[in-house]
Amino acid sequence: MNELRPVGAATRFAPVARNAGTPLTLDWFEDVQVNLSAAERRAASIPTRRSVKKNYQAAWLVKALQCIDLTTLAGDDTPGRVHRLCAKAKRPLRQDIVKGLGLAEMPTVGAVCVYPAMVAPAVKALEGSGIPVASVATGFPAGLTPLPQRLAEIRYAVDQGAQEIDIVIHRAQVLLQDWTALYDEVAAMREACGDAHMKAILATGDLKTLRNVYKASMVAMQAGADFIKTSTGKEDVNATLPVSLTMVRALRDYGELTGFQIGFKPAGGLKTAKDAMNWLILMKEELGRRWLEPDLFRIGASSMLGDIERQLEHHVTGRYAAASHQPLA
Ligand SMILES: O=C[C@H](O)COP(=O)(O)O
Repeated sequence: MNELRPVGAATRFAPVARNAGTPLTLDWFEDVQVNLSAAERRAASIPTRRSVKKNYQAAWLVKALQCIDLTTLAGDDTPGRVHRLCAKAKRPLRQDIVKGLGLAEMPTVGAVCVYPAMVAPAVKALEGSGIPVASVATGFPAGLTPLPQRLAEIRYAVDQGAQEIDIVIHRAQVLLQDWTALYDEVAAMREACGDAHMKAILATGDLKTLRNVYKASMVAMQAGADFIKTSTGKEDVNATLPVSLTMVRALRDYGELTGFQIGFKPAGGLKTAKDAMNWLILMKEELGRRWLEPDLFRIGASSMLGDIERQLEHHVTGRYAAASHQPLA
């Protein structure tokens, strides 16, 4: 039985080098085969690994919290809602829970993720906190506006203060296997991002096959994506474990070929502490401890934080109280 051990307080790693990308190299992915049932079997084995010592779970849940891109992407978003979200991003746990867990300080989330028009209020609300603002862009969620407008949207969000840009790819380019067109667009988006980190949303629920998911991952990384992200949260099927497994294996292959460490962001429909644990285990088993830090792993979620807070509260006050005294460092 795989045993989760404490993952510790945020380890201070050297920041990862920005992905410089490569020329489009079809040889790296064109003939790839992805066995759906093997991916499903492997993914199905992940939740069994959650039967872990209770005394380590609090440390893992705090780690998950630190990797959340706390998100609001609704048509009725207002500056007021964004301010409230940012207040939660800065103080995601009640003080008594923080104290009960023995944490030296209040942990914070990985980033706050909003629409471009909400970047300025988010930047203002997060001033001095060190929490970056991520903005979706490029005609999120469908990505079907003309390219000049999509690039202008990236520049607008960066100009407003976004440090991370979550772009969406043009799914038809994957479905038509037009890798050159996909590469050129994503490379142009990367250039428009300037110094902002770029996460490429593949919208895997629209891509039909895991083979397409692998290939699109590879092209996005070759075009310079710093992160690959599963979904917008608006597709019929969003983050799943088989899709995530396929993406992290592409990410590992790209890393072996180029030396660049690329981040991974599952997003869409992830709501529970159990979801968080499943994805943390996937990252640790497939890529190693290094991919449990917010510079290489994020969970995009609008409604997961509440469940993590509830579970941590149980550790402090409820049936897991004894476990909470385990050191987190
Ligand atoms: O990027 C983040 C997703 O849009 C969040 O999706 P969700 O609302 O299902 O958590």
